[in-house]
Amino acid sequence: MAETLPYSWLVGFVCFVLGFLLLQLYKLVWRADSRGYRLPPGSTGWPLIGETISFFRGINSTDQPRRYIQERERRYGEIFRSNLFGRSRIVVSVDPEFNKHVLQHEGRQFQANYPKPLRNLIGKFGLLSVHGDLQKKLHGTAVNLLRFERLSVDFMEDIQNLLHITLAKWQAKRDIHLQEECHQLVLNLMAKQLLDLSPSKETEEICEAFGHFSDALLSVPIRIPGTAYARGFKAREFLIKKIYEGIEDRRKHPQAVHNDLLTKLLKEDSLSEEVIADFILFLLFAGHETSSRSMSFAIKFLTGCPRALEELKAEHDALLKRKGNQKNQKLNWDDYQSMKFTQCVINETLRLGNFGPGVFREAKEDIKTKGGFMIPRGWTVYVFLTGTHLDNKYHSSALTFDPWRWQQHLQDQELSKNPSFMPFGGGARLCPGMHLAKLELALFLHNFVTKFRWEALQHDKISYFPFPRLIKGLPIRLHLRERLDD
Ligand code: HEM
Repeated sequence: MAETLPYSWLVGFVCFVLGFLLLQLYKLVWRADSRGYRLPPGSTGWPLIGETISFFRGINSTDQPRRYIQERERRYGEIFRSNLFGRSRIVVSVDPEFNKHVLQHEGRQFQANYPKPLRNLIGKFGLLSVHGDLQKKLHGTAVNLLRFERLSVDFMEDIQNLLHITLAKWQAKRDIHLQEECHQLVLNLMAKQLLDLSPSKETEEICEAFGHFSDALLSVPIRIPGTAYARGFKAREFLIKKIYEGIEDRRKHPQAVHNDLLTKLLKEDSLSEEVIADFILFLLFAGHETSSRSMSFAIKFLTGCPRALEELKAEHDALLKRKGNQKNQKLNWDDYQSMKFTQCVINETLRLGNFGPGVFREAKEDIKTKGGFMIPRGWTVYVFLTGTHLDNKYHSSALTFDPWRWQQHLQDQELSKNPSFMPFGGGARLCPGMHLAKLELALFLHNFVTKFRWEALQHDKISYFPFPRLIKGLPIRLHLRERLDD
């Protein structure tokens, strides 16, 4: 022991010196990177991992998801420098006006810049991988396919048919994990809308592959056999193959009627099959997890706020009564537009749920910010939408579910001008699926609250890590409402 002590001291000392030198070197490189600019204030955290762990630990805290932001905001302000997600040259912004500016200047001062592992999976033509003219063209195609007026014709019927079938299955099961069930429901919806696939063995296989694909997007990006990331690439190959089969089938049998987005895309002669395949896969990805989470979160929030649930039920019961109170009565576009309180519930669910937590941009030129700081060209700006949506400064009692706060601001145009509420992003990449997502959620809520009463089987909590989810998956027991006043 007496002999080993000096040796272990020596090893400890060498490690300490090496660690210290590495830290200094890292700081030097980091500073040199700034090219002498007056950078926004902030801190680098640990070498390599930077502040990533503090960031995730912060947003994972159920009662204080803004903790990481709050601490930095107090020290540095709403725009600060950090070292996150393996990026040492990153600025985080929770400043609503600056966020709006960043989003509105896409393609000019800024450009989408998502992590490479994600871009590899969504493919080189996945919308978040493309820039410039191709992005404009594909974005325009998506907007056109999913625009407001088209939804009433192309989507309402399918969504309601699938909801009626699915809710009948839930009724038979009685005890369900709502998050998982909504996941499956939206996958079936997307399979129908994109590829005209009805629930079947093939759809199940597609759904399973898509599950692996989504998991890979959230996994550690190490591509060796057996890892979630590697499984994601296999799933991608399978899904792309299925889309190609769909394309071939439509080309071989042009007389067959398919009311889906793939058929509509094939009519746009200027898009190659490779682009179409990545485009469809990206829509599946972008429209799935976000929409399905919004459904289970809405039910979670309503369960915890009986007054809001009563008001929502009253709106939908009245609607059903106006329509003659028939079972599985289909709603039309006017019915949808008449759901005023439902729109408040949807906005509040989007604000608290943060299904698109933030967006990545790269500065294409040096950008001046408040206080005379400079974000150098090539740096990443992380527009952290969650940080603004949960900020008491912009939304009083921000962690409380309060749908009534939206009653004054229902007009969409007024909402779209509000930079402290941007659940669908903004500017040239404003989510083209926003109207579809809201329609799906409204129709889901209508069917769910008019058909069921329910009780939570366990207390559940929200985690925003790595993406918003309910930790226990929202286990509930369903009871059929025999009559509307039930
Ligand atoms: C609650 C539901 C949804 C939320 C919160 C949401 C959120 C977002 C956000 C924040 C962006 C901007 C990304 C950026 O600027 O970098 C985006 C983009 C996009 N979303 Fe959604 N989304 C939802 C549903 C959908 C649906 C249902 C679809 C389509 C089926 C869809 C398709 C897209 C596409 C294609 C883009 C890329 C646009 C581009 O880069 O040009 N989204 N979404």
